[in-house]
Amino acid sequence: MERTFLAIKPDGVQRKLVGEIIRRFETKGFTLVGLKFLKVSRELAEQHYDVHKERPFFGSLVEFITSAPVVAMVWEGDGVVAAARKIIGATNPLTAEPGTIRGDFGINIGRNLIHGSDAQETAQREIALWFKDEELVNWQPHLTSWLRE
Ligand SMILES: Nc1ncnc2c1ncn2[C@@H]1O[C@H](COP(=O)(O)OP(=O)(O)OP(=O)(O)O)[C@@H](O)[C@H]1O
Repeated sequence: MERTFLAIKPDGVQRKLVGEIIRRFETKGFTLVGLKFLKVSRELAEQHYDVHKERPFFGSLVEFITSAPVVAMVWEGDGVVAAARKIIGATNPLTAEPGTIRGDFGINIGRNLIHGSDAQETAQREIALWFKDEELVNWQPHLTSWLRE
């Protein structure tokens, strides 16, 4: 079953949007299999954003992501990687479609509320970086047969 890594960034936590954001993935029909609330270390932040290390905003991105707690999550379901990116919306909240998380709640690219893996390979790398195997729960929600054929 496909899995993705999502993290509610410090702005989402500070703005008390954790419940609202989680609700969107739950009601869509995806299954939560991992969840933790943590203050991110500089080492983890730099590893997570390694692909951006040459970009001018890398320093401020690492500062921001380590500045206050985040909610790290793993979600499971058919097509969850691409679907979660759609639910999240475009990187810049100002141009993100209304109805998406960033489109509904943000106005600034450096404060875009949530991270979502951009591909299945990235999801695997990020899940392994943020979670130990034993922190992920394998379970079948009772409503599965009402969600999919
Ligand atoms: N021009 C920029 N100025 C400031 N921050 C930026 C800029 N571009 C990207 N970022 C920050 O870096 C993060 C990673 O950028 P990326 O291009 O991977 O966007 P994304 O895949 O939509 O976001 P994420 O990886 O957080 O889900 C963005 O979410 C944003 O917080």
